[in-house]
Amino acid sequence: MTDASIEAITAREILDNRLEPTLRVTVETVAGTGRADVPRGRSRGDHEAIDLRDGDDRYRGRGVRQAAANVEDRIAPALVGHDATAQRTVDARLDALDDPEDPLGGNAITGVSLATLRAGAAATDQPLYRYVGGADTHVLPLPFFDLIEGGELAGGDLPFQEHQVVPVGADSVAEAVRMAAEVYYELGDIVRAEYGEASLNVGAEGGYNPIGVDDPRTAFDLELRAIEACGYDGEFALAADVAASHFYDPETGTYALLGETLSRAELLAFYEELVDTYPVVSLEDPLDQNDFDGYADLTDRLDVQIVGDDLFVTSPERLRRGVDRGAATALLWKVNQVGTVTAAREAARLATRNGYAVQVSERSGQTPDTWLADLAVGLGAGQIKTGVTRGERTEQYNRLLEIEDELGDAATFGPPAEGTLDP
Ligand SMILES: O=C(O)[C@@H](CO)OP(=O)(O)O
Ligand SMILES: [Mg+2]
Repeated sequence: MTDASIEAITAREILDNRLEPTLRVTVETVAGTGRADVPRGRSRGDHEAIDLRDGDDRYRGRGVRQAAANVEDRIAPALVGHDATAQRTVDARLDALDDPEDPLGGNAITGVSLATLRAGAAATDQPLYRYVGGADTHVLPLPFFDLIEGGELAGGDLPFQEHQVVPVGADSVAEAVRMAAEVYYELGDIVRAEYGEASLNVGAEGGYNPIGVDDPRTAFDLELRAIEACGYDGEFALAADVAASHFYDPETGTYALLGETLSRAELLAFYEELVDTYPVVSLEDPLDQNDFDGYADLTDRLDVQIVGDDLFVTSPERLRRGVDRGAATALLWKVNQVGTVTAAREAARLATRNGYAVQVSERSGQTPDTWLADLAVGLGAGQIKTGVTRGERTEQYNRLLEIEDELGDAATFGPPAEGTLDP
């Protein structure tokens, strides 16, 4: 028997990939220590948990340092002595401690919850993915590579946030990463030749930013040309994170796209054409984050995966609303959207029970901490999006490759439900 009792919890402000402050939490137990960095989105959903953060409009001046102080002054005294392997109890305690009048901060809660998970793994001497997934852990996720960026995450003119290539023909993470890397280099040559050197500047997640390209169809054409040039015709599908809330006008209920003002019906017709013309298998956030009815309609009409990110914000309650109406077919899974590991796992379970796929996701603000890769495997999600280049992204791939090696012949690759992403 090891002793996983929590002895101390500390927190400090650190920097993420954008040189912006975020939180690092350490949970010490008698038998082992866990540490976790909290990521942070830029194109966040309105219904996400709210961080305490410097410069945040809603909590200006209170900041990440306040979140760190909350961890040490308010959370630590309440959790010391608790068993770090009793994750649900710890998370319930965190929820109970939170005070809407004087919030602990979503970042404080997520940091403590994740560091506790890590401490539990360390105290029981297991890799994090196995601690989360148990003895049957074996599913490695199929990565979605965001090769061309737009929207809030890049400086260019593309309205969609991510134009992803999905190596559906790969049979391991190692092969998927190698194939995607070849397409990434080839695409780099194409955009440099046609849109100039500056097009090689990358967005928040390492995807290109072709200067002057303002139509998602052009981005898909470029990706398809690179895929073909590499001889991978048919081995890749395409996908997008539209992040449509960012070009939606709630006053008029319309979408500003490609120089036009589109009604919801017109936008749905645009997606139908897109899916008919391109090998698109997955669309994330195609409509405004509050339009459950529109999602239900789109889900009926399109035979591709529809992923809810800002729509669900990893919240079991919002996902329940989606399930009841038949809105979307997949949950984008981001722990810090909802707060605790327990709430996020509850959302993943609810998704799976109702035939929804789960796609584990990074945030645009990240550190090289790799709990994300471990959790993707531990959940058996079968899908991950974690950007392309930049160290905080490639570290996730490095960790997935390491886990794939560790699991050896026991590993399987890609979505557990057959047909989820068939091109
Ligand atoms: O919309 C998204 O899916 C993400 C990450 O790719 O953006 P952010 O982390 O900025 O919310
Ligand atoms: Mg998104």
